[in-house]
Amino acid sequence: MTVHQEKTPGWLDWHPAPSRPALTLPAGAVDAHCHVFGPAAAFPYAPERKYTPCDASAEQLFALRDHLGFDRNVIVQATCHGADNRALVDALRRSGGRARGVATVRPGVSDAELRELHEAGVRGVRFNFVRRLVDVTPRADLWDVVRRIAPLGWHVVLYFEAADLAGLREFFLSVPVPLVVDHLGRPDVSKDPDGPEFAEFLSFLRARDDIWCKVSCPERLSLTGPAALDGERDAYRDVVPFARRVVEEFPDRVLWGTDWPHPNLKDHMPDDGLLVDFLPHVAPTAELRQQLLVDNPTRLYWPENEGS
Ligand SMILES: O=C(O)/C=C(\CC(=O)C(=O)O)C(=O)O
Repeated sequence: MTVHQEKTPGWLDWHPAPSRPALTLPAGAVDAHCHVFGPAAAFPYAPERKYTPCDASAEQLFALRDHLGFDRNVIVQATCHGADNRALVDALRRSGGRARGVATVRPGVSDAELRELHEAGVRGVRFNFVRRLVDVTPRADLWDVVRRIAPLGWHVVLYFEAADLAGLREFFLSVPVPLVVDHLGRPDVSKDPDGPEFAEFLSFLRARDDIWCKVSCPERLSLTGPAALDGERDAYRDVVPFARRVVEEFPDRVLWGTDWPHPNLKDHMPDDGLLVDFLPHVAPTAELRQQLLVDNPTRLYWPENEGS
């Protein structure tokens, strides 16, 4: 059967020839947020999806990993695959232990499926609250999932818009497993990093010492650029104060990832090599980059390798 899954109109494909970063990454660096999409012929996109991406296979992700100088990946299930984690599991198995995963599961997931996900390398589930990506999931369903995954030692990755944090905070803080926030909690970077909205986000991070934060996606958050293209190593300046604030206050619970293949970007597709070269702006010392790229993701995703 031929699978016809046309890309969403205006879709931007991943950069075909990213530069090699000027920054040499520390040994053991982890790209802690990236995705695999399809290929649709083998792993069709979910009927309930809100967008249809271009394919972005495990082999293509691993080629990028090697090109940029990363050692490992954390692959995050994206909404275009719904709760069908087959493409994710396939990628984890092909990685030879060099990738761990974050899945999407529904409350009815079987014990056998959870066991299979864990054996493949899944260590968390993602709860997505971004309205353009998903329909609302009833709180009771989320609770059921939390109850199922807690005994496995997994965490919950949270994707939400900054404006929605006030309404979600109490629920998040009641979830009894570690939390990982995607993309700085998506701040409006036209606002003051010292203003009340970002203060609310920092206060959320302070509320528990097991809330982690990805300081990723400047290309998605930036309003003024300049884009990480054409040799630009001083990109996305409006995002820097927000990301740097979080890295400096929480150096032992920040993570970073490329977000390859950058779904749903509208105005440009960054050069992934230049995105890596953005890192010294948010983590200016080698010590901070060692924590951000190696120590922290190893502790969360490969605790058995910590210190080795
Ligand atoms: O790549 C990301 O993290 C962000 C996405 C896509 C996504 O999260 C999903 O489909 O699950 C976005 O903002 O469109």
